[in-house]
Amino acid sequence: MAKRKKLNIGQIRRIQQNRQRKLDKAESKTADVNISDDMLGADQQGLVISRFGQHAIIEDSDGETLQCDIRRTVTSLVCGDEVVWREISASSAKRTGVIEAVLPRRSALTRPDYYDGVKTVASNIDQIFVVSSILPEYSNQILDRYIIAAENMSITPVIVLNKVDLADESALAPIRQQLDYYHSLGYPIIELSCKTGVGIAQLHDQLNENTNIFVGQSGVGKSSLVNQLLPDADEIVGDVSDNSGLGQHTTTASKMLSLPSGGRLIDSPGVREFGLWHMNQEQVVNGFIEFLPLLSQCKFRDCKHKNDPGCAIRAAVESGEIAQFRFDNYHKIVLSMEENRSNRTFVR
Ligand SMILES: Nc1nc2c(ncn2[C@@H]2O[C@H](COP(=O)(O)OP(=O)(O)OP(=O)(O)O)[C@@H](O)[C@H]2O)c(=O)[nH]1
Ligand SMILES: [Zn+2]
Repeated sequence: MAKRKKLNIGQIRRIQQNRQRKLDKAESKTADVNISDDMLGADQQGLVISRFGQHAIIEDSDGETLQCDIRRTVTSLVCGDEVVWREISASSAKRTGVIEAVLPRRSALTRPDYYDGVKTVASNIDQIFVVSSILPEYSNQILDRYIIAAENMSITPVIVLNKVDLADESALAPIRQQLDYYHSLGYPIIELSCKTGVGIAQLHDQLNENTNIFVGQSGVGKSSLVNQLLPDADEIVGDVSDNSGLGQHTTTASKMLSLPSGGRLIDSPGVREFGLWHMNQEQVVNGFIEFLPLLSQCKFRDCKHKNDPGCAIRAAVESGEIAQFRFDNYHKIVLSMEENRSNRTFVR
C-alpha cells in the first residue's frame, strides 16, 4: 500500500513554485527550434503517433513516419493530435520536421495531475472499449464508472466482456441479462475470449476505421487483446522508439498503433487507467443516459433521486423501466465521490 502523506496548502504552493522556476529555467536555456525559415518546406498536415519530451513522431499524409521537433509555441501536444508541420530540407538522409501548430481536437482524454490539476493524455479518440472480464470479477459498478468517463467525453463506449471461455452458460446468464440492458441503451456489446478467439472477428469489425482505446482494470486482458490484434505490437513500438533515440520513454508514453482493419489503437498505461477519478454529481449523471430524459420530470429541481417525493427516476426504477442495479450504482458512485472530496489528500 502506498504511503499517503497529507500536504498543507503552503507546502503545495512551494512545490508548485519550485517546479515553475525549474520549468522557466529549462525554457530559457532551450531556444526555440533553431532553423531558418528558408530551410523549412510548406505547411503539411500530420498525425502525432507518439511524443517524447520536445520531440514527436508523426505520420505524414502518405503514411510515412518521421521525427519532428516541437515549436515552443505549441504548449500541449499528445498522441492522436492532428498537426501542421513543415519538413526540414537537410543533407541527412533521414527526414525530419518541425511541428508548427495543433489543429482543434475532436476529443481529449485527460487525467488528474499532481502538478497541473489535469493533464491531457491522448486526443481525437472515436471509441472507448471498456474491457471487463469474468475473472478476476465482473463488476457492473466499475463498468459504470468507465461509462461515466466515456459519456463525459461524448464518446459512446463499447462494452467488452473478455474470458467468456472461463464461464459456463449458467454463470454467463445473469451477466448477459445486464449486458442486454446496456445494449438497450445503445452500447455495442462484444463477448470475447482471447484464448479461444471467440468474438475477435466482431472486435475487428467494431474497431473499424476508428481511433480506439482499451480501458479496464488490471488483469481483464487488455495486453492479451492487443497481442491478439497485433502480434508484432512490441516490435512496432520498439521501432518507433529506436527512431526517436529516446527509447526509455516508451514504456509510459502513449503511442498509436495501426490496426489491420485500417483503424488505430492508442495505448499506454495512462490511457488504460483512464476514468476512475473524481467527478461531480452532474458528470456522474451524464453516465446514466437513461436518467437524463426523466430529470426534468422530478418534482424538485434539486432532487437527489433517493426518497424525495415525486422523483421520476425512482418511479422509473419501480416500474422496471430503469434497472435497479444502475440506480444503486448511481448512488454508490455519487457517495464515493462525496467521500473522496471530503478526504482529498495529495499522494506523493
Ligand atoms: N482464460 C482466459 N484467460 C485470459 C484471456 N485473456 C487474458 N487472459 C489471461 O488473463 C491474465 C491477464 O491478462 P493481461 O492481458 O495481462 O491483462 P491486462 O488487462 O493487460 O492487465 P494489466 O497489464 O495488469 O493491465 C493473463 O494471465 C492472460 O493470459 C481469455 O480470454 N481467457
Ligand atoms: Zn429525482
